[in-house]
Amino acid sequence: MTTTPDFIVPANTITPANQPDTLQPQLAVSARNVVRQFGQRKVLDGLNLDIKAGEFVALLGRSGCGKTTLLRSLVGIDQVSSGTLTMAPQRAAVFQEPRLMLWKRAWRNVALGVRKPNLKQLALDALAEVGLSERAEAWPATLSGGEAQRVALARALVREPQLLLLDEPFAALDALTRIRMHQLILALWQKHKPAVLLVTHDVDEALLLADRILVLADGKVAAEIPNTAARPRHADDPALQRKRRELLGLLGVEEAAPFVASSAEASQPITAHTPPERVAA
Ligand SMILES: Nc1ncnc2c1ncn2[C@@H]1O[C@H](COP(=O)(O)OP(=O)(O)OP(=O)(O)O)[C@@H](O)[C@H]1O
Repeated sequence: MTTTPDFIVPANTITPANQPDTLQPQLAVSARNVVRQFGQRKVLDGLNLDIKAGEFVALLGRSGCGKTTLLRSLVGIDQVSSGTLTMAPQRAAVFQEPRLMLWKRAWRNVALGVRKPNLKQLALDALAEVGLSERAEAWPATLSGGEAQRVALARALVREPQLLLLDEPFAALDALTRIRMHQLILALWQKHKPAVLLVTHDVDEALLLADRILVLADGKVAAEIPNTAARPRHADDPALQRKRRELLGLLGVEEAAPFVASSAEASQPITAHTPPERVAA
């Protein structure tokens, strides 16, 4: 039996019957009262979320809180149980593992499932964008972890996504490669401007990359933190450090430090949708 690889996304709306499915043009994602349950257990439970076109959003939350479940629904490889989830039609995903077809050369992996004229050239162009022109003919087994993940990124790029879904794509990489991947993803985002939803466990990664950071808890977006610091960002920026402490507090990792606003950027409000003690529970 052949299965569809899960980076090949079905089209656009995961909507139970009789629900509206229109997406306003300025949005890449609209979720209204989304529930996803497994048996009696509601992993997503009345989740509401908008992601604007071109916005870079990071999603944090404790292990098992439902981040991947939400992402899989947005990719279109899982159904929600109720509510309305509407997404931009052009989507692509990159996961923690590159998920390459080992029997296809790098460029063929990039082109897989795409129907466009001049496909090989498009795949080669995407590989050039991630700095892998010279590995286009390579077999996946001969690529390093970072190279394989860049092929996965090229595979996403060639689809020209309006919504790029990233599920811990840097988690398996060494620290230096991760920094390079951060720079690459930012450069690609600034050039192509897709909306991005990045699932990560790494608070610093979220702060360095995202415009807005969401904390998922109890099946909902429990808090959101705007993060419009100028780029390039540095982890030792006091405004980012304050947000870091606040995020760790929301995640129950450390005591939440009081949020002291000392600049216009730092004074943007943290919107707590749920009391912190409930997030940490
Ligand atoms: N197909 C499934 N059947 C039953 N339970 C599932 C299924 N998929 C996910 N779950 C459960 O839903 C919960 C949320 O899983 P999910 O993978 O979304 O969490 P997560 O926040 O991404 O976790 P992590 O940070 O550890 O990757 C978990 O308890 C998981 O066991």
